[in-house]
Amino acid sequence: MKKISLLGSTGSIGTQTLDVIKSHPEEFSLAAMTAGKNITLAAEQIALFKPSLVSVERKEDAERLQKEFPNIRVLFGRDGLIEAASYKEADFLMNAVMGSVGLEPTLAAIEAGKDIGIANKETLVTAGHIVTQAAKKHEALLLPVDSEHSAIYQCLLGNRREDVDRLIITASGGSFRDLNRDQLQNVTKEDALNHPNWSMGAKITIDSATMMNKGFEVIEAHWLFDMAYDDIEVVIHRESIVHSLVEYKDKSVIAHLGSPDMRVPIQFALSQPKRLELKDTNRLNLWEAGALHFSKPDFDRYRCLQYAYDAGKTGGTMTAVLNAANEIAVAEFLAGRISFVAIEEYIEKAMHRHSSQRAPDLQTILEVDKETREYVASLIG
Ligand SMILES: NC(=O)C1=CN([C@@H]2O[C@H](COP(=O)(O)OP(=O)(O)OC[C@H]3O[C@@H](n4cnc5c(N)ncnc54)[C@H](OP(=O)(O)O)[C@@H]3O)[C@@H](O)[C@H]2O)C=CC1
Ligand SMILES: CC(=O)[C@@H](O)[C@H](O)COP(=O)(O)O
Ligand SMILES: [Mn+2]
Repeated sequence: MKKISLLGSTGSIGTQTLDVIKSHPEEFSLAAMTAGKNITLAAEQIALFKPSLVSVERKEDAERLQKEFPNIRVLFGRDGLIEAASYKEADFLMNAVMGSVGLEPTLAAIEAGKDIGIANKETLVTAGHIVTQAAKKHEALLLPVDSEHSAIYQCLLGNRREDVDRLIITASGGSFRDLNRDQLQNVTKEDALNHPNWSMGAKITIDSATMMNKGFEVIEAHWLFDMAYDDIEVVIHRESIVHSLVEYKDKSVIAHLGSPDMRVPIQFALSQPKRLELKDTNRLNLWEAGALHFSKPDFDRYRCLQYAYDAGKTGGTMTAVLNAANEIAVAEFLAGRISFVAIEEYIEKAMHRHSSQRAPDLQTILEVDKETREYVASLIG
């Protein structure tokens, strides 16, 4: 029985993780969970899954839940996230919180000897060198949950790392893939949130539309699979059926395919190396799919993808700036205060003014993250 601590239980990945736990009660149980502000859903989840530790974002919500569930411990804020991530009753952390707030809990879990399902890509973008070094030191497994990285992980199984030549990450192109840059000027939040293939949280759906999501995935792949940026390629693939590919020295290319359903990589991260039945999902039907399409991304059209490669290759604190600027700009776009095209403008400004510091420690990363957020927020006013 794997006892799981789940950060971000009320989100898209969080609720799908709970679906997986619920459909395999003989394999998984929920030891701890954290939510943000959605206390109604959190209360339903506590009643159903009975974790013994819970944390939420705000103190007043924690007090309310503690009254409703007097037999469990209810914490809040940063300390609550860290305590839930390193909870002694759990042996596996599923980190499905959104944003770089997931970094410190990830490190706490690694230090406490947990294996980790890492959906929270902002952690690896912000401080990939610290997280991967800590995982190596504490012999913690970092298991990808992002569909592309789970695909690559599976394409690597049974092969020798030194035989790998190139990783190829597929991208749907996002909500605006059929629009040119002029047509992006007046797009709305509602349009941006309408992803063609996946149903996900709001922030990642916007990242997908700007292709910052793909840029983050390139950085994530760099850290998870120890690949040089020049050996990680992005290809636009409208159907999101080929989830990613690995090319080997002999030019064999191994791909991972399946209908778009995040429960597949979530469940595999929890169950690997074995595979469990996945109920109520669509079997891939290639007759119905018909043609699969692939094309080269235009880096001028998708500037965030270029910024991510630039930040990754610069290294040091630059990826923390990329992430923090993006988190603020996307939140402001979702709040209706800036336009869609302004997102990339703020990111470019934040990166332009920053001189990257090499091999930063955690404290430096946290300071750069905070300072960048304040800078972008002050520009927006
Ligand atoms: N959704 C997907 O299919 C995929 C997601 N990912 C990655 O997984 C992560 C989660 O994404 P997704 O599930 O879509 O996001 P959602 O926005 O749907 O969920 C985010 C979760 O984090 C919680 N949360 C947000 N901010 C805080 C905070 N400051 N403190 C504590 N909890 C917080 C939310 O709580 P509440 O809602 O209660 O406020 C919610 O439970 C992201 O890093 C994303 O990039 C990666 C691949 C695919
Ligand atoms: C489901 C998943 O892993 C997302 O990160 C997905 O990749 C988003 O799709 P695109 O970024 O390719 O539009
Ligand atoms: Mn992905």
